[in-house]
Amino acid sequence: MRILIGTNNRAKTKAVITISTMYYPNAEFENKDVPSLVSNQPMSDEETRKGAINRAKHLMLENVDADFGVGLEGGVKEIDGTMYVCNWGALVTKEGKVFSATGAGVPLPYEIADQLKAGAELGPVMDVYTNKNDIRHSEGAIGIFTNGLVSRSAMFEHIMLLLIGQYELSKKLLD
Ligand SMILES: O=P(O)(O)OP(=O)(O)OP(=O)(O)OC[C@H]1O[C@@H](n2cnc3c(O)ncnc32)[C@H](O)[C@@H]1O
Ligand SMILES: [Mg+2]
Repeated sequence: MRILIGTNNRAKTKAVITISTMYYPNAEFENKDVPSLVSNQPMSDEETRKGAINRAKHLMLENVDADFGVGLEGGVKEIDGTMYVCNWGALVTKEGKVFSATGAGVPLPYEIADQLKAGAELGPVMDVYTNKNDIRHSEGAIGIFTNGLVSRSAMFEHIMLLLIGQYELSKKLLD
């Protein structure tokens, strides 16, 4: 099993490797920095989902000797005046099948939402807010606003389960 990962982000990579090796113990992984073709800070479910799918598709365009490619994308969306982080994942197989899944979201404080609406990116805004570096590679905003209960990688692990589950079901249905 050979799996491509469409990012160099450590929280995302950890999630892909942790869940994939549970099901495919001998899996080999390769990270590739692929374009999401959406804004650096996606502002809706639609845009965030598209970023995840674009990343995964791009991986499989360039490399056909992998079983599948995974794209994970973080964004935000506003519902009834509250801004939530939103998260999406996509798995594209070597045959070109596309699976997608959405993950957990939590509300962001208004002071952070206002900065994003003014054009800032969540990653750097969170670093200033927490006075830490590169939060997006570790606990992420979701970890900070859940008091450490759900880290960014744990959230993406759940998305990976949703993706691999759909992928395995599709293989079973073909048998
Ligand atoms: O290298 P890539 O894969 O692009 O990883 P990223 O951390 O930039 O992640 P995304 O592009 O998927 O996320 C879009 C933006 O939102 C930020 N972001 C999303 N979720 C976050 C989180 O939980 N904590 C901190 N920043 C987050 C992220 O840093 C970007 O500025
Ligand atoms: Mg990014």
